[in-house]
Amino acid sequence: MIQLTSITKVIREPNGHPRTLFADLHFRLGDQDRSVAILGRSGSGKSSLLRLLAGLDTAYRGEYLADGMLLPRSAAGMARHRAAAVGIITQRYDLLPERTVLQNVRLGRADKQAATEEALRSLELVRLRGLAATRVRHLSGGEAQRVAIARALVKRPRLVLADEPTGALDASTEGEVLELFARLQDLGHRFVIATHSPTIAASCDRRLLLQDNALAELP
Ligand SMILES: Nc1ncnc2c1ncn2[C@@H]1O[C@H](COP(=O)(O)OP(=O)(O)OP(=O)(O)O)[C@@H](O)[C@H]1O
Repeated sequence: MIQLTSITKVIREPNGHPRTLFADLHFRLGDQDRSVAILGRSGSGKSSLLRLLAGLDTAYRGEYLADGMLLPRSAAGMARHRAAAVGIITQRYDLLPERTVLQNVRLGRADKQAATEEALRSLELVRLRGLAATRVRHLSGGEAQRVAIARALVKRPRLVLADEPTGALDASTEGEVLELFARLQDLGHRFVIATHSPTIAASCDRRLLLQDNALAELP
């Protein structure tokens, strides 16, 4: 389904020195892979890899293929790919606390009626429809996380990228998020999850370790 081939990425450290983040990195997510965990120590580049998969970063060497087609490197081309196929759950959720749950989920959509219907359907999936009119600042951490998931799902993306999705949650809320992810996988969404959580890693079909600038498959 998606494939990164021979990716090399060099970043500049704050002191101006170049640092190789990825060197000849390969990644493949097949149609049969429901969920893949990306593990690795802090600073190894997990979030950077998700940004690259999301098309938010195009400053790398190598190839990114989706369904066998080479993706365009332009910002507009990657934005189209993202809009058609990718949902992103960011590490800090990036919700607007003074807006309602519904407003956060349908954010930025021009057609109000259709956008509202899609957002409500998405909230239904994460079982938060009842809180649609609630301001986000009144939510618990677990509820806010589900709003972030609903927003990522609003365009029914095949690929969902989740960056440390349960980092701020207690163990039982983490369990609820995992159940939700499993349900969403049954509906056809595929997940790539950057995580430090052994529980999440164990729940995934595959585990990849980001180490020494590349990915290695773990047993
Ligand atoms: N475009 C960039 N320019 C400069 N530095 C960058 C850039 N992108 C990432 N970095 C640096 O690359 C390193 C990897 O960051 P990243 O957030 O991807 O790691 P991570 O594995 O997700 O870490 P954590 O587990 O703590 O979230 C960090 O040192 C970060 O500051």
